[in-house]
Amino acid sequence: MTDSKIIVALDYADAASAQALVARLDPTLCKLKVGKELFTAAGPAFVESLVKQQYDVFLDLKFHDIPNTVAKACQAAANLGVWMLNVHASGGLPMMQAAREGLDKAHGTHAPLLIAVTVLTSMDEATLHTLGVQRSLVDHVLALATLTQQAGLHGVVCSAREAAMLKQALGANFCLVTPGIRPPDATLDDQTRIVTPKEALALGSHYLVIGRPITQATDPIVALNTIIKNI
Ligand SMILES: O=C(O)c1cc(=O)[nH]c(=O)n1[C@@H]1O[C@H](COP(=O)(O)O)[C@@H](O)[C@H]1O
Repeated sequence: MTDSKIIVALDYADAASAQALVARLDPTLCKLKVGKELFTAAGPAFVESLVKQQYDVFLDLKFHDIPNTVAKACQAAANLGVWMLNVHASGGLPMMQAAREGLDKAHGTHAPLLIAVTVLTSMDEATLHTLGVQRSLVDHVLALATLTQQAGLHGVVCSAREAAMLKQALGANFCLVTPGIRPPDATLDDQTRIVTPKEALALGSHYLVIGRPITQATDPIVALNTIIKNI
């Protein structure tokens, strides 16, 4: 367990590529995130190997399905020993409550942190409107985060642009995990609602999820250390 606020997104095509970076990191320096690409390629065994190497692992599979399926998937994820996992808040209150209850039942006080994705950081308001959501993006994030808190989850994934608003509305203990983090000189890639690492923390983010600015850097360790120094 580390108190680092940086979660490095291990978005790699296979276990060997991910492990090559992990071997150069240190569990006191950062936490790690395994998402859909690496999990699909490398499977649960790789997640367990990271846990065995003493890393706090955020398993980012963004479950979104009927309540029973999501509850069972969350239990299976928790069995891997991960520190945090997530679902989509747009799955609704019954789905999120089932996830929470499933984890409580199987793992009690040892259950991982359970958070819900509000609006993906790649999305802007125009894209949201094409999905039939007519309220503003900020109002939609607030509504989904409020629902998440009602369901008893620990926090949400959002952009740091919404962090101050959510902290004010839902309290300082509601965990705000923010991807879409870009150091001042970094490329946008497919993200739209970006914030710099330093600004994200100032706005109230609890954890910064950072992928390509570290993993695609000429030297990922130098990139990570520069970010740590600047925050
Ligand atoms: O749940 C997530 O982690 C997530 C939610 C979100 O809204 N936006 C988002 O980018 N992510 C993840 O965070 C990581 C961001 O990676 P980079 O854009 O490379 O820094 C990716 O692994 C995404 O899957």
